[in-house]
Amino acid sequence: MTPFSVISTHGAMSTYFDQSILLCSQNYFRVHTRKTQSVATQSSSVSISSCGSLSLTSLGCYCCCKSKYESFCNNNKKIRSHINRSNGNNQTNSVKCETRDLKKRFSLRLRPRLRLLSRKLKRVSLRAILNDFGMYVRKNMRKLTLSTAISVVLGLCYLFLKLTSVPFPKVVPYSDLILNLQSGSVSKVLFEEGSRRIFYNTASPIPSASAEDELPPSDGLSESVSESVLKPEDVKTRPPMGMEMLRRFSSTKVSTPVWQFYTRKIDHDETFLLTLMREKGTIYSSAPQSTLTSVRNIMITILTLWIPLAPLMWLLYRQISTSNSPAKKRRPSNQTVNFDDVEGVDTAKTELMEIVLCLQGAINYNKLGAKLPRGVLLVGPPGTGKTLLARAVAGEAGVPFFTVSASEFVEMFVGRGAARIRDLFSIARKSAPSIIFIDELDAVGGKRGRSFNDERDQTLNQLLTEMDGFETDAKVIVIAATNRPEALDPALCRPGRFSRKVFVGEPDEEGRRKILAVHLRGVPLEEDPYLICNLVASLTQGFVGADLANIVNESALLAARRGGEAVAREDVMEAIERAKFGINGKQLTPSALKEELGKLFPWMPSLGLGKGNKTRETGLQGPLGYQTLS
Ligand SMILES: Nc1ncnc2c1ncn2[C@@H]1O[C@H](COP(=O)(O)OP(=O)(O)OP(=O)(O)O)[C@@H](O)[C@H]1O
Repeated sequence: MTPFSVISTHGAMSTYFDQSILLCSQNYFRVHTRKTQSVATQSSSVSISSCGSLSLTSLGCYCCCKSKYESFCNNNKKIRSHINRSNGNNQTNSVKCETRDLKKRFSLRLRPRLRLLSRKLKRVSLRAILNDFGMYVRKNMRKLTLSTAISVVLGLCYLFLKLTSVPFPKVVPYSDLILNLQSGSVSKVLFEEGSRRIFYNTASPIPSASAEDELPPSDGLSESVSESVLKPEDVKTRPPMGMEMLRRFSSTKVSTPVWQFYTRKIDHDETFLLTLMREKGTIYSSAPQSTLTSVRNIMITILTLWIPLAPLMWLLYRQISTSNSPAKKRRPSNQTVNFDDVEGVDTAKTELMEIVLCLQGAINYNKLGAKLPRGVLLVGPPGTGKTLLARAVAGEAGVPFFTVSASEFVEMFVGRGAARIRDLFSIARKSAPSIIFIDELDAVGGKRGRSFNDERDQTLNQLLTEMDGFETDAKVIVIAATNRPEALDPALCRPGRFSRKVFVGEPDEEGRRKILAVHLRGVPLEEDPYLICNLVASLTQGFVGADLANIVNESALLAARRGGEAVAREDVMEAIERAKFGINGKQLTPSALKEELGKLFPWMPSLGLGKGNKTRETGLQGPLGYQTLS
């Protein structure tokens, strides 16, 4: 018996621990051993490397092992004596064990794998596979048809090339032709018309010519030549072209070329060559390239040039295709926003409400000879609710609303942006009365002629044309939003285009209170919402609607994090801190904040991070323009 196969009284642990320390904690223990051993518990087996540590995360397992360990300690003496007895065999056994371990580790474990595979296969039914396949085919019908068509075409091309393949003569230098002509060994010469190629045969027989290859080739070039050289009975006995092609294709032998040699003509040497041939009595002629060879050449060019280019062409097609334009993809969205959801921007709301009334027909502007404004430009800092206002207009008017970001019109190819604008306006006109909302107008509406970007200018020109081109009765209103009105081209802002400019500014304290009330509608609060709104509004000077929406959301998240049922004042206060100074675990005094920012942006002198610069430390304004709570 080997020391490693000694069975403890429980039959559970089968190892020897010479010196072991059992360290227990709540959910793990470690066993330190001197030698490599293995521990097997009733529930699990774990191998331990020398001086390694073992961690079992299961407390149950730990308890089990503990009892095993106690029984093991009782038997320790027995084991020790046994070990001493069989000390001689110790080394050989350890080697055996190691080999077994290695075998286990590197074995393919084929049997369990096969068992798993067979179990999986049993579960799979043929009908399910067929159903899946059918579904896949139905879903990808277009792709499959296209790929099948391409494969068929490529296959046919290959077949054609294979059938019409003609063995090519040996390429030799021009001097060889001259030498052969001078020695009188050249029997016939052919000049190919429209190229510099010269084919010739020598008097010596063509090596390894098979019976099949004695037939004249299907190549028209060779035909015309062979007709001049071959006997008329050869031409008569020639089989039909198709048959010949099939024979060529099915033949596995390497055929011999009709022309043995091929070389390229040297410029201005024709006179010498012709004189030499005449002197030696060589048969020479010229022939145009055969149609078959031309077709083959074209095909080879297509295959070698266009196939690698195909992915590029496909990408180009995708870019250019009008079916891919944003306007075609766009469906008018169903708006659920109305003017009640937008607060703190009352002037802008009043201006836009008038447009809604005009669209609904509540105001008869035609009676007084007035025209519906074609464009409304919403101007203001980010997050003040420009997009929200446009949505509210669409929601209130109950008309189709086409929203688009101006950057979608910025295209790589000249003319594509303009085409997209055209598409968008034509769709909007078809579903009039409707509203087009162009966000971040400055992306395409920047002043023209400032850069060499012709595409951008063309896109803007198209926008200007489209806004001019509205029929008077087509109720299509363009609402655009921008943070940088000064960057816009003056032509855009002239009356008749974006004639109405609405400033959407930062809300005042009352506005902030109202905005908070909107966003706190669905949020359970521990305190009176009015009090919270007042508190937050007073602490958030300079904040815009988006900031306030974010504060409400953050406070709800903080409340959820601490497991609260409702949002408490502390959550709101922490959310304000986060909105102002960002997330930071440290005490955020102005000086601490300055220090942190100094580490992050050491190159920014405007932060006033020099040791001597104490002027702003005591101020209310933070280093990056943040407002402190104090
Ligand atoms: N006046 C407001 N009333 C209610 N909520 C507002 C208001 N302003 C902004 N919000 C909130 O902020 C979010 C973002 O606002 P919005 O996208 O309209 O800003 P924007 O002015 O268009 O910003 P940008 O110029 O960056 O596009 C809105 O979805 C809304 O939740």
